[in-house]
Amino acid sequence: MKIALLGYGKMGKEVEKAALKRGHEIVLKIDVANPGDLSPENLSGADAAIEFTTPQTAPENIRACLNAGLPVVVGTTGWYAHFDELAALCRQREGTLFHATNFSIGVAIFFHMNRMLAGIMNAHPDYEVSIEEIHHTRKLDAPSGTAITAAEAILEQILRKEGWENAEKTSGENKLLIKSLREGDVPGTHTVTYRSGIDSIELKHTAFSREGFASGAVAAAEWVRDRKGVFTMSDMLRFN
Ligand SMILES: NC(=O)C1=CN([C@@H]2O[C@H](COP(=O)(O)OP(=O)(O)OC[C@H]3O[C@@H](n4cnc5c(N)ncnc54)[C@H](OP(=O)(O)O)[C@@H]3O)[C@@H](O)[C@H]2O)C=CC1
Ligand SMILES: O=C(O)C1=N[C@H](C(=O)O)C[C@H](O)C1
Repeated sequence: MKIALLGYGKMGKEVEKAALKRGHEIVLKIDVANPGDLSPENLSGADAAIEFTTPQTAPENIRACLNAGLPVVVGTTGWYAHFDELAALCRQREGTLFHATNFSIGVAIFFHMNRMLAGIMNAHPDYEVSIEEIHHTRKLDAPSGTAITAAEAILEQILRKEGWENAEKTSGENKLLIKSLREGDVPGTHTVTYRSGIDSIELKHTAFSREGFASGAVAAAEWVRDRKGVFTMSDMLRFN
């Protein structure tokens, strides 16, 4: 496949490695130095774009791909306030948008188990639920996109909680608290904890590197090739 890389930072470089390993070709790289190269003409040379930039940049990049008729796989976090608008554009253009706050297969399994566990814990109000995420110090957004996705699934299941909040800025006890820590070069660690007065239950995912995020994004680009619509990891992996 011919792949356009939108963003050539930590993830863009890791995706390049994973794509070359799978026999793909990188035909376009867009970064802060050359945003003007994101033209319909240049995009027409690719089969799919993989987007890892910043929350501010992602919506415009997604729009450019959809308007050019190019399937786009988006890993950037923090842009989801624009999701409804861009999903509508995708459908209107009969295009392809694959989005995930985390592309690793391990996190997809973690999300699946998180939803199941939350379904069980709704009936156990003695347990207080919370989320902790740890990432490298260069991460721009907090909480992480992964933590927010996990929180949204918990909130759908645990009816005693209404909305999530940053642990440092909490205003109410019915909120699901998310604690964000920034340490060294941690690739991404997420823990969901249920704690009562007598014990605790933890569900934890620890990424050892960025390799799983990159290989998952390349797998998504391969998967969307002949598909039209708006997709995420659960569409590709289909756990029972
Ligand atoms: N879904 C997933 O599995 C994962 C998602 N992420 C998310 O992906 C995003 C990127 O992460 P990461 O690669 O670590 O971050 P980096 O900061 O390393 O990379 C972001 C890149 O985007 C570039 N950029 C900034 N502005 C523009 C612009 N206007 N046009 C084009 N490129 C631009 C930056 O350039 P410059 O460096 O010159 O400023 C940089 O190269 C984050 O939102 C992160 O949360 C990260 C890992 C996994
Ligand atoms: O910025 C990162 O590095 C990561 N961002 C994603 C997130 O916000 O959840 C995914 C992963 O945890 C790494």
